[in-house]
Amino acid sequence: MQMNEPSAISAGRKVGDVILDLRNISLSFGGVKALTNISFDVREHEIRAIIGPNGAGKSSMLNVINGVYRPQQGEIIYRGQHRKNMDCYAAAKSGIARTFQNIALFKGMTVLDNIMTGRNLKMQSNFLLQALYWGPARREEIAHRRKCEEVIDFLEIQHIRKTPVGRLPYGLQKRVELGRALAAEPQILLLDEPMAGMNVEEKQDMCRFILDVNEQFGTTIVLIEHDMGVVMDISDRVVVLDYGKKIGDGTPDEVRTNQDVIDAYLGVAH
Ligand SMILES: Nc1ncnc2c1ncn2[C@@H]1O[C@H](COP(=O)(O)OP(=O)(O)OP(=O)(O)O)[C@@H](O)[C@H]1O
Repeated sequence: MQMNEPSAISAGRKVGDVILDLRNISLSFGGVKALTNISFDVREHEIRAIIGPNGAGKSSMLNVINGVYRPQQGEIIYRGQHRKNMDCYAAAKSGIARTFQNIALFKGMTVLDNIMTGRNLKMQSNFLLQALYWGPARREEIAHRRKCEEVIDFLEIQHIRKTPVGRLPYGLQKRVELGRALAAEPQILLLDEPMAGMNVEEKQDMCRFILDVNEQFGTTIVLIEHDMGVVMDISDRVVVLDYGKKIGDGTPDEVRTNQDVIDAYLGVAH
């Protein structure tokens, strides 16, 4: 992520080839089938939404993508590599970052320190050098802090950089969580209900930041969101889940007119 220099695609966003391909994914918890034979793909630089009623399997799908859950069946192809499942650490190391439905920040730590935790996997120097804050460790920490300050500028949260996160209103905490994910310079950003619980103004701000991240840095975004207006406005393609099954997949216009999707949202029994 080049915060100060123009990115290679900043002049215009181009959706690329498939970067992530999920094939026939099934996941159960005991007798509960969370996902049944789900297939869909994600193209580089696109904004891909996952929608569906409560309990449809959306969060489970994100957890499969970043290796928190291991599906019993199916295959995941990430950047051309075939896997039965992802591994959490490897996923993070290979450029998949995420935010959570319920904010997962260190409430007593400042905004800057929370965002710094997003750079942990990029730190090279060993524990002893870091503890002594000496030589390469010192130079490294300065470089990481600089990157975090760039994220802070980008998200327009300079005024709260030294504030403990627990003292911030909810909408700003969500923005800090986005900042921590951005600090990892992800290729794919997984956002689990980034606008949940926000007022209209906070939602507009968050929408703008998501679009800016996508446009300026070319970050591929997979997001779960309940606000249909937002989803239809900002997504390139939408996959729709219901009771763990895929019932729709296409552009916002295609999904909007899909009868199965309309029925699922209106609660029509088949
Ligand atoms: N760790 C788990 N253990 C047991 N069951 C689980 C677990 N995680 C998810 N489930 C079940 O899997 C199903 C899908 O849940 P999931 O949270 O993925 O749905 P969702 O679409 O994200 O719902 P929501 O919109 O309410 O967040 C639900 O029946 C849920 O109870």
